[in-house]
Amino acid sequence: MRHETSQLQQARRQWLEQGQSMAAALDGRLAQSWLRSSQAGVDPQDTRDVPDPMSGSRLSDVLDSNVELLAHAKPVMDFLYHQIRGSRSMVVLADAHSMVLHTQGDRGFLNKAQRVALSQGACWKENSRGTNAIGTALFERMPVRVRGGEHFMAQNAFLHCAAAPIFTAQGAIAGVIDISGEPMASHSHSLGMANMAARMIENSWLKAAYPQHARIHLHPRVEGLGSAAEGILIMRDDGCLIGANQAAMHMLRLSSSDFSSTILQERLQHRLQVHLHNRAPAEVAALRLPGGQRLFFCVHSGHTQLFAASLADGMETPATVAGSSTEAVPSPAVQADASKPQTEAALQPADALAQLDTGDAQWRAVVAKVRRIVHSNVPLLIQGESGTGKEVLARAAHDSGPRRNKPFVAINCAAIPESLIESELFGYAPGAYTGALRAGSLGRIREADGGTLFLDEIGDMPLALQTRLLRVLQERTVSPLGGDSVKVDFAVISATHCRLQDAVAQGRFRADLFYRINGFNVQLPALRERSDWPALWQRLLASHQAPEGTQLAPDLEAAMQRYDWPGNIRQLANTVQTACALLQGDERVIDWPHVADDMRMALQKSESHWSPVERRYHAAAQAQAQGGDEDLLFGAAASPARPIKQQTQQAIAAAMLAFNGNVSQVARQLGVSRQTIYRYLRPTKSAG
Ligand SMILES: Nc1ncnc2c1ncn2[C@@H]1O[C@H](COP(=O)(O)OP(=O)(O)OP(=O)(O)O)[C@@H](O)[C@H]1O
Repeated sequence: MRHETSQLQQARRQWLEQGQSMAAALDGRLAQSWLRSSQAGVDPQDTRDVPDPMSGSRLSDVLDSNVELLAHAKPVMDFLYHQIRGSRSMVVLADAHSMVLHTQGDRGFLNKAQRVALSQGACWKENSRGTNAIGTALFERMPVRVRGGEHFMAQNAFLHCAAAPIFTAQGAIAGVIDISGEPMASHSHSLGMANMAARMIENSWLKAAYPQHARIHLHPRVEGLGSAAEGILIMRDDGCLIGANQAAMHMLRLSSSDFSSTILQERLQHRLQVHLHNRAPAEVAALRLPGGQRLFFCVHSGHTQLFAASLADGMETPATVAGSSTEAVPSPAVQADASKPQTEAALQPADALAQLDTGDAQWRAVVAKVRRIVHSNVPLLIQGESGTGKEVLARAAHDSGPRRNKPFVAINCAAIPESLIESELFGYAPGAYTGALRAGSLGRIREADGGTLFLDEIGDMPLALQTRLLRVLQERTVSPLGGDSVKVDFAVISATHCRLQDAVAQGRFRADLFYRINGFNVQLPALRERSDWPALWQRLLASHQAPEGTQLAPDLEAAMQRYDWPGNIRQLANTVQTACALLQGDERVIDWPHVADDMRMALQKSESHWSPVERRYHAAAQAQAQGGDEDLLFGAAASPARPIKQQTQQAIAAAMLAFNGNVSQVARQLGVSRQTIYRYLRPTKSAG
């Protein structure tokens, strides 16, 4: 290393003094970059202070236009920084124009880096800062490492950097992620780490950007599915490719001209619809590319109507898929749907699932989706905030399916102490250990035999247990402590309040287990997103035996309708329960005195925390309700059953339409910053 450094220094001296080429001392790509830097007029010996980084509203504008990149990059940067913490290094995210958007690093090193403006708002374009990892990786469109004296400008020679570009779903450059540190901190893995981080950002972004579309995950090895190296393709309803990550582009030799023109089924030479038919989108199958390469893949059908549409086309569902180990499990319910058109009422039997439909469109869609799979063995994953009714839905799915007369066994995966996991879940043979029951114990999993195993809070399951559970799910056998393995048969429903994809990306959740439990997933809306608040309220009143004709005082009702309900239906149910208990004698109106103190404070506080734009919206909506002039910006119909934040969001979206998507104009009209507008336009996080 010292030898290399002195060689480089000597070459640099000869280059400066005698104009000799650097080609012998530098890797070919870097030598080219030096040539470009020199031709661009960058002064290698420049010792002047670098220009101040961009700040204020100009920086805000750049950050605004990279909102999505930042959102998907930040968790990955946290993860990456965690790996290099304390090694006098930093992680840098820059946009497609080499502008630094975000940095994360050791304080001492961040200060040092700031002296050469390796900080937020600074530009590291190759043609102004000479050869450097950020600018050169963006120019080359590939990962680049630039160590010490390989930097064109002498002032940057204290840096050792590795950067990898981040691509959009259509193969354009979105930005770059870089690891920079002192020479001591630099090691051969940093380029690989930066590259992996770029892939993780792309994958997270790609999956979030197309929730409605079918996604095909590919890898030459089955274990590669779910890893940062997997290929991902996005398919439109008509089978056309509309997005891909870099890994998939390399595997299938795709170019940007393939987007919106390539029919994936033809390119892969495989009937993909079969897998969409198959109701088990995460089941792994294999295909062979025309060149002979074998790829393993699984299909996630997204929220697309593809599945229903192709059934309506009358396509056959084969029992097995050529070249794959996947067995299609035709659902009796689905076959009935496909064979004859039915009215909506006929498709909604009065089963336990139907009981849950209280009129909200999002919830109704969830129920309809779940109904499609209750007759198959496809593992269901239910995601949603705490208290949104995940367990209630799981029970209803069980009660509406063929296993309804068998046990429903719920396990809270986060609550079992490590020391009890083994015996609690897997059971033990008679006399397996001192203190064990003489008759032994079946264990929770065997208790579910024939029925449904509900794995609640699966995202919080310890890693050791994940490995054991995966084996049980794969082999469908349980090995009790001190006993022989026993076959078990059960349907699996899992639930979590966190984003399992993130947990997988952060290494907290096994990717293979994720694919195993995520046969079909539904996202439950938060209560604040539901429009059936009054119906739910009535139902809860009835379940708490409130006297006939019990009503809500209008003022309290208005406050409740505007409230955010962070505890969702659980919090609403508790409120109803308390109110019913506090109603006295022949009282028939629930009012503020019937509300617990903490709840009353929360209801009142939520109004005092309205933002200025929410207050403006509320005033405009009230004026509108009283027959006053309708404010142009708040043209969206007022919907008092929704929380104020959502109503404001809706109105801002309407304003965006009115102003042809011009954020600056909307912001000006409302008298708020563009960032405020972006904040309201961002989809509300409903999980985790
Ligand atoms: N549709 C509904 N009608 C009446 N009560 C409901 C409904 N959905 C949920 N609840 C009530 O809300 C509470 C929370 O429901 P549940 O336990 O299913 O939520 P969860 O999402 O599983 O919560 P957590 O994530 O905290 O486990 C329960 O008391 C349940 O009875």
